[in-house]
Amino acid sequence: MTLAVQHLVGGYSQIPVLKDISFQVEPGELVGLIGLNGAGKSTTINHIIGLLTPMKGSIALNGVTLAQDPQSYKSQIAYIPETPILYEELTLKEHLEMTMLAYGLDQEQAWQRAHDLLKTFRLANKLDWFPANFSKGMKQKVMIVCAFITNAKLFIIDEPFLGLDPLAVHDLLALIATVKAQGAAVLMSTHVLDTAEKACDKFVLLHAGEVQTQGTFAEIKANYPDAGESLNDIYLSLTGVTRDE
Ligand SMILES: Nc1ncnc2c1ncn2[C@@H]1O[C@H](COP(=O)(O)OP(=O)(O)OP(=O)(O)O)[C@@H](O)[C@H]1O
Repeated sequence: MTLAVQHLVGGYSQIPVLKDISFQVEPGELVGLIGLNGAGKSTTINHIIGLLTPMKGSIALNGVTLAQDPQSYKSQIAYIPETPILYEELTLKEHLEMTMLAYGLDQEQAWQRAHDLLKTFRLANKLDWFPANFSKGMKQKVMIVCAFITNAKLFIIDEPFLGLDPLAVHDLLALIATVKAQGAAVLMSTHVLDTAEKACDKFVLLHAGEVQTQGTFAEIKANYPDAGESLNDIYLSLTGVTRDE
């Protein structure tokens, strides 16, 4: 699955927050979407998942836009929001059943996957629990399990690292590696740059609604030879240059 964002201008109520954004996520790639608070990461994600409509430019999955085939477009995406969105009146089991129905999954296969994932994320004995009984991290894990039981070809993960314990971060990265090996594309927004530097194949650095730079870590480092050794250093150096804009 290739996600292609081309010359995207977008935002809210005709305010163009994003100004001519272009990047691709190829099959088997994990791309890190990096940027300061307000840079436009969530706005970009909201356009990709179809909550916002491009004012100009296009977003396509293997060449097909949301407008061309909404059902196929949406069924190929699994989205894990930064703030878990759960239904207070549904149990964990019912959330999984709802996901299986929404994505038209084979129940037997999906439950097999679900049981493995529930065990990994230590939720196996909580199938009858309601969201009110879960901690923030546990709610995030429910969203992760729901996303990874699907056959999505594009995973969009909004800031996964801040609410998860180190074991869960490790397990999530292993899951991402598995879906990448199966040809899925993964776009992840994060502020945790040391983890991103190790995990991501490529980076898109957003600043004030524009792509400041993009590429592999080696490419970005080569473009900014004096900016530092780590992604964190380079990022701080780049944002320092533009701090007053
Ligand atoms: N619902 C909204 N209506 C109008 N403007 C918005 C809305 N949500 C965000 N914005 C504006 O869009 C710009 C980009 O915000 P966005 O949420 O995409 O940033 P972000 O990079 O995800 O930041 P953060 O790291 O804080 O999550 C900001 O200037 C913000 O004020």
